[in-house]
Amino acid sequence: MQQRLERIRAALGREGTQALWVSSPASVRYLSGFTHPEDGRMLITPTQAVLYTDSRYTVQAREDVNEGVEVVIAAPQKALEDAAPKVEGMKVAVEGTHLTVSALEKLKEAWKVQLHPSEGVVENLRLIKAEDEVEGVRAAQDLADRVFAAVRPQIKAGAREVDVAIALEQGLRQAGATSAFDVIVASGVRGALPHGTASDKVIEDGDLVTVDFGANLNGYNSDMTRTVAVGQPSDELKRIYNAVLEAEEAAVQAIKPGMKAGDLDAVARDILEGHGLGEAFAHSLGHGVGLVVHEGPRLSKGSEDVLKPGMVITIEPGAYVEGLGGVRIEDLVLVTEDGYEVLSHSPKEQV
Ligand SMILES: CSCC[C@H](N)C(=O)N[C@@H](C)C(=O)N[C@@H](C)C(=O)O
Repeated sequence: MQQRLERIRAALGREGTQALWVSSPASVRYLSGFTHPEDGRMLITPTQAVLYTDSRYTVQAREDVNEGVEVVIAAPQKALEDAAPKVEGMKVAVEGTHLTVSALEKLKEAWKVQLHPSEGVVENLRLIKAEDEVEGVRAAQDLADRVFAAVRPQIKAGAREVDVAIALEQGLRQAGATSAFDVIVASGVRGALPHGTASDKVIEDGDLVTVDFGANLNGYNSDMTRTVAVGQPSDELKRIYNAVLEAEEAAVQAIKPGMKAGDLDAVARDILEGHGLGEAFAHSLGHGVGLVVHEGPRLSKGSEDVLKPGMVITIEPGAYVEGLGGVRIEDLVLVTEDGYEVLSHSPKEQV
């Protein structure tokens, strides 16, 4: 953990700043260990790392924080006043993509220092997961796999999409996790909605049902999609399903450290284009997963991000046809020194 702080200080030095005000919850958690980071802020200077939170968390914060992090219990305005002398004369980086306009105004008012909107200082460190972080994601995914296996028999004609979502959410809660995001259950024509959160639509015979969900366990997330056939889908739906499966498996098998994420996206995109489904693949191939469900690297068309060992990514091509339905198949994958390890183990349908 001390190493994380040292690496942040080195990154700040490279951009010519001396301190960082951390306001994004994932980064507060990453740098401090605090388990309620939405109610915390951090200040990192060359000699101090301070977690500010309020009196609701006096006990929790002291229990949670990593070695080398000092806890100061103070309401938000008092926290800024406490930090003012600590940053005097410094150029202070703030998280440009997270700090709200009003929070920035309050900092300016309280500190009278030069503020620098910085991008990705902490996010860049979070790209490569430490071993304990990989284990965190793996545990979340193992749990999600077990919950999916238990709920799979309920995905049948006559059930409502929302019943499937509730069963998944309940399974996650009972196993000590929460839902990483609103569960997506999109059946029949609703399958054409890439993010069709579960509705009260009744699943019908012949539907393909896209189920996309994740567990959040101890702060770390999983993310997986399976498309399930109920009864006998039409030949066209089967054709689309098999094209997406082919693209997904080819992209997973192509994962290598050192490759550009854009080239991996092209593996899946080329296959789907070959099946006449290029336009139907309406999003990117995938993304990094960790303390946040969508984090770097970006696996999108033309992405220059380079895959490195320790990255946890999703591979999730899809095809969506308005008025007909859709398919997405998603695995969670660890990039390793010599290739990859698939972390999601739920079986895929053969249709
Ligand atoms: C709201 S979290 C949804 C998680 C889901 N598994 C997911 O990642 N869906 C993708 C289609 C997605 O949203 N991809 C993003 C990165 C994109 O293509 O911009």
